[in-house]
Amino acid sequence: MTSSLAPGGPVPFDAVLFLSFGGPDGPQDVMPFLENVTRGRGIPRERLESVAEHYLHFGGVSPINRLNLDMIDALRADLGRRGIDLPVYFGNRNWNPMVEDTLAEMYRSGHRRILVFPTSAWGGYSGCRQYHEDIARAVAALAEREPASATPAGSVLLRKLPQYWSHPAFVAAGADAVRRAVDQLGPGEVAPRLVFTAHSVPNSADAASGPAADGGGLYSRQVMAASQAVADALGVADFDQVWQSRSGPPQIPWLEPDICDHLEDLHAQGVRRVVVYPVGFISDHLEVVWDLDNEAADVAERLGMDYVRADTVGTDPRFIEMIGDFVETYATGAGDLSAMGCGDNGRTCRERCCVPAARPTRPAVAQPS
Ligand SMILES: CC1=C(CCC(=O)O)c2cc3nc(cc4[nH]c(cc5[nH]c(cc1n2)c(C)c5CCC(=O)O)c(CCC(=O)O)c4C)C(CCC(=O)O)=C3C
Ligand SMILES: [Fe+2]
Repeated sequence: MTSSLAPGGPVPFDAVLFLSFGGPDGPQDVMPFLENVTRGRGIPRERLESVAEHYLHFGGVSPINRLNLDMIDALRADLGRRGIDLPVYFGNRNWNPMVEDTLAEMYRSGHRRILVFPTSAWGGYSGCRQYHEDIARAVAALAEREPASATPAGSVLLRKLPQYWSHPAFVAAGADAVRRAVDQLGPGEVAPRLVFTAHSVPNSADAASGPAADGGGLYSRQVMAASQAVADALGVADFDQVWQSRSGPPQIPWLEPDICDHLEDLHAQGVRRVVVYPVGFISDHLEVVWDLDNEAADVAERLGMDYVRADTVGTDPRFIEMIGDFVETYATGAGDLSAMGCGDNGRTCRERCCVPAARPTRPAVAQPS
């Protein structure tokens, strides 16, 4: 490398990093994984122990790693069909392969300009800013391991690709998943109630995302807009938005209602047939299979309701093609750098995205008095 790499400039990229949450690969991984996830964020010990049991129920193996590798294989095939010769690497926030290790491996293989695809579609802290933080942490760790990466001549550029919660491919793939679930439920006198779920977050975290002028709530507004778009694609006028997988101490408010409480409410209203679509996730990982296929399904069964959970988008060819389109567009250094979620080396989320709304905005230049 001879020239310095100024973030934000039009540079061609030479590799893709598929960046995800991570999950355990065996019983011995479960507690260390959960400790990495919560990193002292005040999740009660009992909650961690009960979440550990969910993982242990599946032999301590989260499906998330296999599902990510399936998506990566599909993406490689898609890039191959386009004649795009960029290798795709896999790294995670909370478990092996850790993003710090993956980036070091990429660097040693000569990669300096890396497009990062995050497995979250959303804005907000957990969905967007935390992935920027992962990138920043990996770049900092690289500077320790490979000091040349901290010099202008050897510097790396990791560019996070945009959020895709409103992308037509995400919406179309979701609508088809709901159609399949409705078919699986079979014919009935009344159409099933359509219920969308996404991961709950503390109300305070939701309030802190997005521009203060809009009142924050970026994550919950995006989730509701995505659900609305899927419902519109299906021609469904009435649907519900609910949340799942809350944790934290009970006295701290999180986005509600929870899916299980909501099924009770629907039953009380006389609803007997439900299709649940986990719009908040892109693969059928543990939060989906435990909280929806076990807990919520048990509630529905106890209440005598017909219940089908729709597939997440996963390897739907349109969804994989969307990732391929992002790579094709951004690989040359083109692509909209102001798109929400997009940013270099973990640095560029703006107040309109996942920067806390409460943060006071200061004029860039001191005002004359
Ligand atoms: C918005 C959001 C997404 C969607 C965006 C995205 O996809 O990134 C998401 C995804 C996921 N969440 C996952 C698992 C967990 N999330 C936890 C904890 C938390 N999630 C939160 C939010 C989100 N989480 C929050 C505010 C917490 C509280 C504590 C903290 O801020 O850390 C905990 C700790 C125990 C517990 O509290 O339940 C676990 C085990 C898995 C992997 C599943 C598998 O292994 O297959 C995935 C994909
Ligand atoms: Fe952001």
